[in-house]
Amino acid sequence: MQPHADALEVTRPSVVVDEAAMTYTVRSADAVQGGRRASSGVRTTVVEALKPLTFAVERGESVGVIGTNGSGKSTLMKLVTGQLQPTSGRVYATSTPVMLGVNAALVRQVSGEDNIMLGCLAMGMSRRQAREKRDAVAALSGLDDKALEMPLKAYSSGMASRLQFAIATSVDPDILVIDEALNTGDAQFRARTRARLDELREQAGCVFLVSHSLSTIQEMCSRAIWIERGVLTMDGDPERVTRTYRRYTRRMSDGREDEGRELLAEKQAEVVRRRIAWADGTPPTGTTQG
Ligand SMILES: Nc1ncnc2c1ncn2[C@@H]1O[C@H](COP(=O)(O)OP(=O)(O)OP(=O)(O)O)[C@@H](O)[C@H]1O
Repeated sequence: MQPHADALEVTRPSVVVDEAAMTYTVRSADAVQGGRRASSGVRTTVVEALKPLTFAVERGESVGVIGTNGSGKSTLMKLVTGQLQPTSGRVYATSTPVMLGVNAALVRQVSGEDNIMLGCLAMGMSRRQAREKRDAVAALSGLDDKALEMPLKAYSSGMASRLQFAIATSVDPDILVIDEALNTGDAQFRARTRARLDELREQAGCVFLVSHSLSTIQEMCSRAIWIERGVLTMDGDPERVTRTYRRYTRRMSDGREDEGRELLAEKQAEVVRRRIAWADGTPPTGTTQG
């Protein structure tokens, strides 16, 4: 049985997820068999991607989000950024989150230099502001002038993600969501990335980092959330959460699935159900709601 719903007092929240759940309804045509449809009509599949979950992220936190493929991480991040509305529950954010994903728009045909300008303009800067930001973006990307003159299609994936990260963080976003974009960087870039993330956090923002790289989570995050099969499984110290997650994935990949499921059930049962209690009784003004 679920433990009693304790109050979760939120004082300086950046993001609050309050009993939010997400179910996708997928409609697909039935498979064609022998040149004819197996049966007429459309099949509907319901995918319960996220079961109701509650947590709050305060200003200054960097939260790593882990879980096996298809566990619900990206869905959760889409709820946080407002790209998706939860099917039940609410998501609150104190400002519009900026999503930095592997597919964020960079134009392959034009130079890195032009991408900096286009990216800054796309994020709402004026031409002058974009020109002023240019040097900081170039420095953070670690790309030299020769590289910045080349078209993006000549970049390695690591170079492209460095540039993408530098452009996306140039606006000093309050809430930054990074989906897997940092795993290709080399050691030097990781050190700069870490410094930049710390800077953003110090400006009272918060950062979410979705990654399959547990060392990246340990290195960059002050907190880790493990989502498995759409269920909030652990939430806390990155070292502890990643260690347990590693034990789980090892059991599953070694074929010890019963033991894996046992560990999962044990951890999920330990998660105390929380009820959001706003410090002032209501969500702070200026929060966006999904
Ligand atoms: N647009 C969609 N329509 C239907 N089902 C979806 C959709 N997007 C995701 N899902 C399903 O929701 C579940 C969670 O997917 P999600 O992409 O959130 O997982 P993830 O943890 O980010 O996975 P990965 O690590 O592989 O990127 C999966 O079962 C997936 O098939």
